[in-house]
Amino acid sequence: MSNKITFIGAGNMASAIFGGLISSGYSPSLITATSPVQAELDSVRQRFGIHTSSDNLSAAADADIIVLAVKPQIMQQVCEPLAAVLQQRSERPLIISIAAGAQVATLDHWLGGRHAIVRTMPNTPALVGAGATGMFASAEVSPAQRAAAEQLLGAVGIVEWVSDETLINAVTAISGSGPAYFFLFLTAMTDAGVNLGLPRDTARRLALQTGLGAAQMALASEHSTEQLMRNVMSPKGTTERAIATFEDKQLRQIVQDAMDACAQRAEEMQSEFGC
Ligand SMILES: NC(=O)C1=CN([C@@H]2O[C@H](COP(=O)(O)OP(=O)(O)OC[C@H]3O[C@@H](n4cnc5c(N)ncnc54)[C@H](OP(=O)(O)O)[C@@H]3O)[C@@H](O)[C@H]2O)C=CC1
Ligand SMILES: O=C(O)[C@@H]1CCC=N1
Repeated sequence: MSNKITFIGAGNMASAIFGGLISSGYSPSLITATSPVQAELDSVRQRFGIHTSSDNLSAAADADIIVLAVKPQIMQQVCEPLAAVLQQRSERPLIISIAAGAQVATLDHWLGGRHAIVRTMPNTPALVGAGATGMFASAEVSPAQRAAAEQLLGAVGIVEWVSDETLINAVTAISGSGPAYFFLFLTAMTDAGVNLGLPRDTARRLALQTGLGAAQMALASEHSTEQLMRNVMSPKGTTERAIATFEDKQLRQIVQDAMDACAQRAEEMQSEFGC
């Protein structure tokens, strides 16, 4: 892929994607990121060697792909000025949104209409090539544009298409926000290990490697994660006691409640920010 890609917004998620893209071999000279904050532009230029600009309109003028990577609450004020630039172009760029709670029809309206838009929900492990992205394509997206979007996000992790746009909120609840759940769990495991007497560094390394190992093992296995859990639980052994504690305290219901709250928030954001 040798598309010129402009990221509108150069924050956490955008830099995770273009950082991962560059690590996968994509040329930094094909990437531009914009931000109103000069310090942020200096930082990403130094770290990644990409082009930077504080002018969204000129950065969007000749891009093949425009990635909308600003917060949902400012999406409207960022998109509306872009409409004039995009409407003038003979060849329309592919628009990729990564914003939570921003619907394709609303983005299209703000951008002046009739755009090919892929709405995605990536996650920050994209930075290390281990991202997970859910994607939905609007009717205007051509097969070639669909392939280009898949190639872009596929360079930084796995990609799963959903056929119904509302499912993007479910993707947000599982993988968009999901890294934070695992970071919480890893922090809690590390703290508990320290409380049991381990040095913090040792507890951290053991917790992280265990998380990595469990995920890698599950990906390589033909068994369900439920079965893999049972395989660790020797009868009357230590794991059985730990899992019984999680089950007594309703961990599964806690996870369901948290993910329901996450998806609900994504829906609320659609009306709160007019998205
Ligand atoms: N963080 C995550 O894990 C994930 C985030 N997302 C989505 O990604 C989007 C960005 O989130 P995130 O990266 O966390 O947020 P950040 O605040 O880190 O990034 C947004 C960036 O946009 C910049 N910005 C503000 N105004 C403009 C403007 N007018 N033109 C160009 N850039 C502008 C901000 O600058 P300033 O610092 O001055 O505000 C900031 O650098 C959101 O829509 C979010 O829903 C999706 C999946 C996961
Ligand atoms: O918390 C958020 O709103 C964003 C979207 C998914 C992850 N971070």
